[in-house]
This record gives sequence, structure tokens and C-alpha cells, in this order.
Amino acid sequence: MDESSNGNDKSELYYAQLHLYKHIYSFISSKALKSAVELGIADVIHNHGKPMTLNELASSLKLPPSKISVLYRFMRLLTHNGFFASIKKKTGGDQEEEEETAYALTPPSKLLVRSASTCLASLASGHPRCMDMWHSSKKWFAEDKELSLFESANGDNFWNMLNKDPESHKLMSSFQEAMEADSQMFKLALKDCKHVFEGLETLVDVGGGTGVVAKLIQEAFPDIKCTVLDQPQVVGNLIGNKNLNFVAGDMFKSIPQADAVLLKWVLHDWNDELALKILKNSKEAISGKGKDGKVIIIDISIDETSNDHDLTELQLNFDMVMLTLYNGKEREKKEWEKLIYDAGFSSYKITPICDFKSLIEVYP
Ligand SMILES: C[S@@+](CC[C@H](N)C(=O)[O-])C[C@H]1O[C@@H](n2cnc3c(N)ncnc32)[C@H](O)[C@@H]1O
Repeated sequence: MDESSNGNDKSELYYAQLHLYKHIYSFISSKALKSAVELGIADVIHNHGKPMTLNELASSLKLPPSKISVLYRFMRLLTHNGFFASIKKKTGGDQEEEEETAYALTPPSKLLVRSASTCLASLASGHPRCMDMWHSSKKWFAEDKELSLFESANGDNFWNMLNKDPESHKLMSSFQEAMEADSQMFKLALKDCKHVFEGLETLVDVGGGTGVVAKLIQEAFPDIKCTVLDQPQVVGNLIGNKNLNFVAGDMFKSIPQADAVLLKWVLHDWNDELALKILKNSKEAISGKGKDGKVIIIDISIDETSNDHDLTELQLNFDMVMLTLYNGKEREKKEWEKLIYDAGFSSYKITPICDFKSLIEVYP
């Protein structure tokens, strides 16, 4: 140690070590959550209907006795991280009343209950291909190619891989499950941005998956005729209704005509060149409506100047996910502006929704 380990320098060094350790081991929080999801802890507590003691939990999870103390330590971390709440429960008879800790669900772990339409458990469990690819990042950096880390590590891009082998079918269904659950949140957001959809007669949800968002829009606006455009393997077997139509197609080729185009969680999957192509095709799709048409984008708009450090960290983490999985990106406001004007639109308006996303109305 040199003289810099004195006074303020010493506390700076302690802080540096702490900061580094915190980030080196931050994967533990994510992996403990994955273990909780695989064990089904949230489901067991939910089905029990009231907080559960450690022994009750271990018995429901059918854990061997040697794993009870392990479960305790996982629950301690998961409770500290806000996934469960620990409650003191009175046990024993009148004479020898004792207190025991019982675990209850919190709002984040309620999103892990598999019977809930908002369940995000499939995202928390992750997929080996999406985790293992990080071991190839050194090789990826050395390659002078525009490949995602996923493609560099797995030999094919994410979307092709989804449709290829049986193992990837699991990835596909958990991906669609997660998208559907995420879209359920849109129901709440829709209440705050009803004006955006009012007056529309037709809307095409581009890359609209299995139609969860289109159905929510229909519930709120029964008169809007919705078309969901997605890849044949996603919508090929889906059946619509009077006001809901599924179209198998390619948004890079053409988008059906409508008063409005919705692009929810779509543009962030693609680099600027391909996002521009989608936006230009969207502009073409609303051209029949003249100046009254609009494109509605729902994506992240990163604000690095925000004082909310956790929120910005989440948005930057999402950017890493988009970069490494699809070669896509989360965009800052100035990047959105450039993309929107480059696609030939004349104005736009950004409104924050769901605490970390934005709704961007784009006008011709
Ligand atoms: C991240 S998901 C978003 C799904 C949905 N909008 C949501 O918010 O839940 C992107 C969607 O784009 C679709 N997609 C990918 N390439 C496409 C293409 N060339 N044409 C149409 N849809 C495509 C995928 O199948 C997927 O459903």
C-alpha cells in the first residue's frame, strides 16, 4: 500500500472496492431470482393463500432437510431485494407463544405467479443461449462484423434461431409469453393515453405478436378495426374476429394501410438503418389518411440527465440486451428525433408511460 491509503484517499479506496464488488456480484441477485422462479416459490406462497414459514415453504417445495438452511439464506437475500416480505407470525400454544418468520409476496413477486396474466417468470428464468453468449464477448469485440453477440456466439441470429430447433421453440414460447405479459401492463397505460387512440377507425399493430395489445385496444375502443401484422410463424394459425385481423407478412416489405400504425417494443430490436426502413413503410401505410394519420411508437427514450439513477441504469441495461441479442438499440431523445425526421415525418411528441417507457406520437 502506498501513501494514498490515508484519510480521504482511504475512504475513496474502500468505496472503489465496494462499488466494484457490488457490480461483480450483481449477477447473484438475478440468479437467486432465477432459482426462486425455477422452484416456483411465488406460486407456492400464492397457492397457500397466506404467508408461509420456512418449514412450510420447504415442505411444499419438497426440499430435502439439508436444503432448509439453504432456502433460508436465499429467502433472506430475496427478501432484502424486495421480492418477498418477512412477517412475524405467532406460533405455539397460549403458554409458550413464539414468533416465527413467515414469507409473503410483494408486488414484484406477484408478477412471478404463473397463473397471472402479467407473469414475467419466463424472462426471469432466462435462456442458456442468451446467458452463455456472454462468454464469447471477447471474440465478438475482435470481429469486424455487424453481428449481435447472440449471432456471433450461436452462429445464427435470434429470430432465425427462434424458429429452428426444438430447444429454440422453448425460447420462442417463453419469449412470446413474456411479450404477452408485458403487454398486459399496457392496459393500465392505455387509461392514461386514451386520447392517442380516440377518433381512429383503423390501426395496424406492426410486430404485434399474438395480438394481446390489439385486443386491449379493442376492449377500450370497440369500433377500431385492428390488424396485427407479424411473421407467419407467429400469426399464421391465429384467428381474428369482426374487428381483429391477423396478417402474416414482413414489415420490411410492406405494411397494410390504416389510420395509425402502432410499433410497440419493435424499433428497439433493430439498428438505425432497419428501424428507418420500418418507419418509412409505416409512413407509407398511413399515407391514405393525409396529415391526420399517425405512427405510435412505444419504446424506451433514454434520458441520461435524469436524476433517477436506477431508472437510467435499467434503460441502459435494456440497451445492452437489445445490442447483444438483436444488434438493436434503446434510443436517446435526440436519436429518436433524427430517426423520425430522416423517415420524412414533420413532428413528434414524447410522453412517458409505465415509469420507464415512452409513447411517441409521430405525425406526417
Ligand atoms: C419484441 S416483439 C414485440 C411484440 C409486441 N409488439 C409486444 O409489444 O408485445 C417484436 C415482434 O416483431 C415481430 N417481427 C420480427 N420481424 C418481423 C418482420 N419482419 N415483420 C413483422 N413482424 C416481425 C416478432 O415476431 C415479434 O412478435
